[in-house]
Amino acid sequence: MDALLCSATMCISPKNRVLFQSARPGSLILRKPRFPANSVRFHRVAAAAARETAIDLSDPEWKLKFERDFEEKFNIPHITDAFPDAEAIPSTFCLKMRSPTYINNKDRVLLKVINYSSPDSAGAVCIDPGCTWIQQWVHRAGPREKIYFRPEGVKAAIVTCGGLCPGLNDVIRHIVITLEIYGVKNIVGIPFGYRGFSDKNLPEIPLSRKVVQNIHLSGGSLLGVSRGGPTVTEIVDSMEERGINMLFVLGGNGTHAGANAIHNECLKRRMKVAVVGVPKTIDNDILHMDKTFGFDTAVEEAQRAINSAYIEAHSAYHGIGVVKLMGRSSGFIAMQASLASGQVDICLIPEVPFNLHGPDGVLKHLNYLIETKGSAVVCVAEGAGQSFLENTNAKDASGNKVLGDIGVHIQQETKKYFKEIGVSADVKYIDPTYMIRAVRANASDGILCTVLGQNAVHGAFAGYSGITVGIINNHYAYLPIPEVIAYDKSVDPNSRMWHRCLTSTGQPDFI
Ligand SMILES: Nc1ncnc2c1ncn2[C@@H]1O[C@H](COP(=O)(O)OP(=O)(O)OP(=O)(O)O)[C@@H](O)[C@H]1O
Ligand SMILES: O=P(O)(O)OC[C@H]1O[C@](O)(CO)[C@@H](O)[C@@H]1O
Ligand SMILES: [Mg+2]
Repeated sequence: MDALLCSATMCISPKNRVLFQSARPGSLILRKPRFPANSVRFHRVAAAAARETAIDLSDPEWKLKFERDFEEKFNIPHITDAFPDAEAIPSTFCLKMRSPTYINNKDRVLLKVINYSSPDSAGAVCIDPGCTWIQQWVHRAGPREKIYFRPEGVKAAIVTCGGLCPGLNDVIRHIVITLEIYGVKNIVGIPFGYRGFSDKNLPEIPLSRKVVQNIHLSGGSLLGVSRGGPTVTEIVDSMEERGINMLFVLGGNGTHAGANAIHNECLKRRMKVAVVGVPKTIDNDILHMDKTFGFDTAVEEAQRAINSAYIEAHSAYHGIGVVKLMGRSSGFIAMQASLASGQVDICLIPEVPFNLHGPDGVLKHLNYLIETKGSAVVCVAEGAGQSFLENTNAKDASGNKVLGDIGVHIQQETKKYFKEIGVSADVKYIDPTYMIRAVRANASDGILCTVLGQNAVHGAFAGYSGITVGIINNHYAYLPIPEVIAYDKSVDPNSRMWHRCLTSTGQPDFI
């Protein structure tokens, strides 16, 4: 058998020509690559796969080796790696009512919980053709009995970067409250993302339980957010100057890339610092986690926009409602919101190619819906159908591609199409994206933020750095940052969830 280059989720052929992603690695069923070969996206994902362990399936020890390599890759950096003599003291995390129970450093959480019996099982992710059960364990999050920082010597800083997301204030609040319970007095917020490290006009924001008590009652970030900003060297210079030795970084993949670079720079300078991330992405595109905070709230809030589009469309003669939702490269919000609403006839996401025009195109299907139902609702993720739009090559301050407005494009093309075929159509376009991400977290996200914020502080006191915290199969875990940002998590078009969405909308393939 050819030695495929496999990770837990993908394989590439020896010549880097065939890419399977979240499909059936090892089953040797050649699937159409999800991204055009030679596209930037293909190379990014292939490079991520190539960095992972090559498996020689003819080696009788391959399973053991895979599990050992996995354990190594998901090992979380600890202060004693660089400072073997770092002193550990008994934890100062003590609740008033009773002593807390601690997490043992050797506790693990299972990353994959389904034992697929065959590569043909729906959603199967197999490493070999026999779909052998492989154990993939990650580190359990929570308070440790021994800590590596004396609270009186800690200056903790919190920074929120990237776009807004429901729940940012809840996480800030719980980081501050938990730090205080450990006994930390010196806690500051860095204003407006990484920019706050270099802009002399932006003073630190002192934080305490009193300051953060009610901040979760509103959306946004108490500290402000931004994209772009200073270099990693400038950030670490600033941390040294300010005497920051615990940094909590709330942000998406870009922010986490920054956090990991800060962690490495601190190690290089032999600074005894804990850098801990909390993944913030409304798009839910961070790897390995059940979900990220704010996602459920976004899906819930999107219901209001979809329902309005439905009411408008349903009340008009030949009404068509188009709703655009966030999702730069991943269609999770659009998929889940469409599924939850039950009012969407067509859901379009970046992961699934479609044609607007032609016999199998979206517009033809819209005409069918108008003929048969009298109205229709389209829900589109912002990153979908970008190939139909002019590529301006514009980038935002962080280097992210500035996307064209697919919602406006669909609205215009729909109007043109119905005019051309001589059928009247009343097309309404709703873009609720910024309204959705500015709301406060709902109750379930509020709880998720609480647990993530607390665990971030436990991780820092336990001496871990260069880590992030997430919910995995309903348990909380610490993960090394590079593993969660290797590439963006995306909707698997072969997944049960996408198939459920298609069942709900009743839409055909648009290619
Ligand atoms: N590779 C990188 N190395 C260091 N810093 C980075 C890197 N990528 C992005 N950053 C910094 O991280 C911050 C946030 O990045 P970005 O704007 O891409 O948002 P994000 O964290 O991905 O969140 P969102 O999900 O909202 O896009 C910016 O200040 C940016 O300069
Ligand atoms: O307009 P901004 O602030 O750059 O943010 C928009 C982006 O933020 C995201 O929600 C990611 O946080 C993307 O889906 C979206 O493209
Ligand atoms: Mg990003």
